[in-house]
Amino acid sequence: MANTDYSKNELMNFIDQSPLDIEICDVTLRDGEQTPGVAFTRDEKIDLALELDSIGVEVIEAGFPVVSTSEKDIVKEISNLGLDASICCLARSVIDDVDAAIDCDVDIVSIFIAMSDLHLKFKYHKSCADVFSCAMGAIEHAKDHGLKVRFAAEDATRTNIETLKRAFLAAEDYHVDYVSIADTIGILSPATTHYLVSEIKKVVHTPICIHCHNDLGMATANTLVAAEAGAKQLHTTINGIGERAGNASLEELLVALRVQHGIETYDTTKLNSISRKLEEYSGLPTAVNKAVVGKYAFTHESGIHVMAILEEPRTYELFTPEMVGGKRNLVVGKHTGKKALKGIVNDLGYELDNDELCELINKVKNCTEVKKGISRERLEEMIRNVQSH
Ligand SMILES: CC(=O)SCCNC(=O)CCNC(=O)[C@H](O)C(C)(C)COP(=O)(O)OP(=O)(O)OC[C@H]1O[C@@H](n2cnc3c(N)ncnc32)[C@H](O)[C@@H]1OP(=O)(O)O
Ligand SMILES: O=C(O)CCC(=O)C(=O)O
Repeated sequence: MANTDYSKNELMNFIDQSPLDIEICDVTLRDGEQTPGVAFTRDEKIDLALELDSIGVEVIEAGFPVVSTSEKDIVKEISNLGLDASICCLARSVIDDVDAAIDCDVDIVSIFIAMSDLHLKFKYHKSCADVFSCAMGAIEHAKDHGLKVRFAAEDATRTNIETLKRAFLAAEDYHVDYVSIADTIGILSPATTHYLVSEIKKVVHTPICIHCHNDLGMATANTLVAAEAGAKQLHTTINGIGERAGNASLEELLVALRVQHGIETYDTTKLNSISRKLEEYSGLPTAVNKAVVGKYAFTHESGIHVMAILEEPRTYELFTPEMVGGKRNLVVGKHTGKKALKGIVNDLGYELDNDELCELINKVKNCTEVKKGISRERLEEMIRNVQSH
């Protein structure tokens, strides 16, 4: 049966692409919480973890246990909720951090280290060999305690590529379960993401993770391209929150995976409600034009669009509001046309003849010259007004 929830990008049929082998690791509770001013409560973190699990996210990064005692307690509590998702937490390349992860009963510990010249010189004041040996020590310790390990190269995208390959290969000798390419400062483009993941994949046989930041507004696109180049684990945050300009957004990525690759394993109908919760818990309003979950993602005013939508919404909507738990909203304003207005008026339960409709559209156009947008109540008042003439 033809799919009616969304238009699949048929151009993908012309691209030589094997089916994607991916999983999502949502990092809202860790990198998302690093957004300035954001600190989730225990209840909020648990609620978000439950929601992420119900969407079908495979891995939830629950926090960074050494940050505080309560952070550690919450990570441990989330680990023991019995979720389907695997629970992961962050650790520096420090034995105490790994011990904290072990105490939290997580499935996966993400042990990170930066090996770029800038970070070695200005952050650690150490040689690459020194920090690297700290990382391998921490990995060995975690593995000895039965944890799955992600070895994350922070600032990987400004690290010499040969150094990166050597580090990942050495980590592979310790049987790490994932290696992570972190685009910590968001420098990647789709082309360079594809190149970097492909280069790493030529030599490293451990599943690759991609962790993209949004400094150039390309985090979601880069994450998708990384998956197309063979990355397994894709990092996201709800509403794309995270350090500075944020991370790849969960809702954008899940819908892109569906439209571009037909991946329908995630329950996208929950995306709007999780997004609203995130707004409330973080105190960060989402831009009205944010893809998928923005207030205007399914709001239409232009006459030519609305007249077509009234007949078939797919004319101007890539996917249905229902697919992502949203709602369509047809509004009147400066750009309203007669056919659109007639449809909206009828939907409100009114019938106007042609003269009344012409009078109403003139009123709408005049009114929006001075005041942007017309509320539903105001519109109904205007309809009754033209009817009474
Ligand atoms: C790219 C990322 O997102 S990385 C994660 C960023 N997240 C955070 O920073 C979480 C919030 N941070 C915190 O609460 C604190 O910084 C803590 C608890 C992590 C550490 O606190 P403190 O003990 O007070 O250390 P402080 O923050 O002053 O310095 C960090 C230390 O960790 C070291 N460090 C940083 N990253 C790493 C690493 N990957 N591996 C080993 N050591 C590291 C630094 O070099 C510094 O060491 P130094 O004390 O010998 O100079
Ligand atoms: O790659 C990872 O798993 C995490 C690294 C990270 O948070 C970053 O560098 O921004």
